[in-house]
Amino acid sequence: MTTIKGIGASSGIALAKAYKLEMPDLTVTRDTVADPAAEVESFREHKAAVEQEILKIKEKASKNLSEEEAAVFDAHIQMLNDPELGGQVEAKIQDEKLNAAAALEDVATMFITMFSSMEDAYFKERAADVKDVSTRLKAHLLGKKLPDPSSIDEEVVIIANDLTPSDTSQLDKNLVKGFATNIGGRTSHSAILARSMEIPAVVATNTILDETKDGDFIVLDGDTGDVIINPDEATIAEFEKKKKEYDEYKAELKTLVDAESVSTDGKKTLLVANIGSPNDLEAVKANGAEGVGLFRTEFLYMENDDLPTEEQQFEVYKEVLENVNGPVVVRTLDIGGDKKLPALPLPEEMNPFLGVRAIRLCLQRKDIFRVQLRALLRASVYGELHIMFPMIATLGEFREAKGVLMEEKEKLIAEGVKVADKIEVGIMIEIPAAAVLADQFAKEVDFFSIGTNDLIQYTFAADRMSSTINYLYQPFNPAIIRLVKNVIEASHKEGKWTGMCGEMAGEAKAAPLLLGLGLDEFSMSATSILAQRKRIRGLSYEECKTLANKCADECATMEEVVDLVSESTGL
Ligand SMILES: C=C(OP(=O)(O)O)C(=O)O
Ligand SMILES: [Mg+2]
Repeated sequence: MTTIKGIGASSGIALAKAYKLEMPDLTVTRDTVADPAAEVESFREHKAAVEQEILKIKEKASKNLSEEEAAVFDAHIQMLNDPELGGQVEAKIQDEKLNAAAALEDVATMFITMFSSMEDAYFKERAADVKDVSTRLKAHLLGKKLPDPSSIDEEVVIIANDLTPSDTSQLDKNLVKGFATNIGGRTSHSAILARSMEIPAVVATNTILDETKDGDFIVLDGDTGDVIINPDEATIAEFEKKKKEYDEYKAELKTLVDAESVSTDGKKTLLVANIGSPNDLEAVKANGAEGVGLFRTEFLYMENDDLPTEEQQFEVYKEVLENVNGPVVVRTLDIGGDKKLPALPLPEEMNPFLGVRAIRLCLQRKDIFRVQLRALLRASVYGELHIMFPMIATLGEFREAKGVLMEEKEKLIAEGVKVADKIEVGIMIEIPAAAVLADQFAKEVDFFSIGTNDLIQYTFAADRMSSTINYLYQPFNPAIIRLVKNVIEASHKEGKWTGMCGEMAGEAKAAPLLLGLGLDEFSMSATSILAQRKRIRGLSYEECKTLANKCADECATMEEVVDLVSESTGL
């Protein structure tokens, strides 16, 4: 039994077998073979085995896949048996006496380069097929096993170095009971997705991948960050009990689905949800969200190899607006940092979180920005749409972005398309410059939403993805409390409102502080709403106001704030 400590990233208890999601080293050495005919024969045998492997994956995955998705496997088999590809590999083995793996790598690289340089989307997709198939075949030739999450057919805990947001969104939550990773932080996007999917998760364990073997039994606690490999019976019993208690607590929270988010002395707030796609709407309803405070539209752009069209986006925004009872804040494309787009490779930068990200990219690529704005404006008549720009650092950026929005609005109206009369236009406050200058911004925007995930990262100059400096992720540092206070006060002075859509909005200890500072809207993973509502319903606004001001004005450290909140509220 080995215990490893990481950071709890998504609540809940998981008990299941380990499934390691690890890419093996597929480095190929170039060898001369003595018997090319035998090498060709062996290449053909491996090819036949890989075909069987793909057929097996297809069969297993077909339960969860659409016909179109299942067709990808047929395309892979076709590619595997493509006479041109196979023929050139065999010719290389024969003529150059090259080992099969090296011959395959040469030919596949040539095909991938050729297909990816073609304009036609069809050929670009073929490049991806060649890459997938040749990697599988190369692994086979090298005797290495590839990870294959789609073949998971029993309950598992995924063990990985890191999971990308797209890996995470593909997990089947009926079978994946939890995950634990070597790196990451509470606000890395895979952790945020895990919370929205209600998959217990622990990140930043540093060593879990090395210490675990496939099939080891794992228990993990997504609150404490404890992961135990091959626990003894007493520990398993203890975690089973914890899991039962956790499930009972969740059931109790469900009784608050229709309750108001109001303090004991009548101060009303709005508890709304962060979503990444219409798939999250079920959770929005089930958890009694009073609207959507952040729709991260970038996930829409990550799903495909091509950028989503105006029509595709329009359908998605319409679906969300029609199905949410309350305001919906849609954030325009926030790509860059840890969120990459297959359809839009960005140049490598030294510090991607400080580079061409979010609104910066949209203002450089107005062609892409305009498509999204048109889709949003057309959808605006189907609900209560608010549009929000991410990563605004200067008023100039806001004015330019709003200018493009207004141009598209006028164009649509001239085309005879209906657009809602009133659409609020606001900004994320996630860069300290904007938080400090909130009084000036408040004169021009309709609302603010504080993105603490980035605001904390940029205020402390500490990468939100880093597990080694995560002690600097300090939502309760007085520096952050003061910035939040400044933003809320500035908005209220101009008759505007302030929300918060960073992860801090859902933290237990933040409830009294944010309530006391007068935050109007708390936006968080839908699955955090009911717990936060329960806390707010137990707090007095007047008492929280005194507490929050004391924390902002008198405390010097995060520890002092945390202690003061605990003493005053028991949270
Ligand atoms: C909500 C935020 O945006 P994201 O996590 O998508 O960067 C934030 O920065 O707090
Ligand atoms: Mg952000």
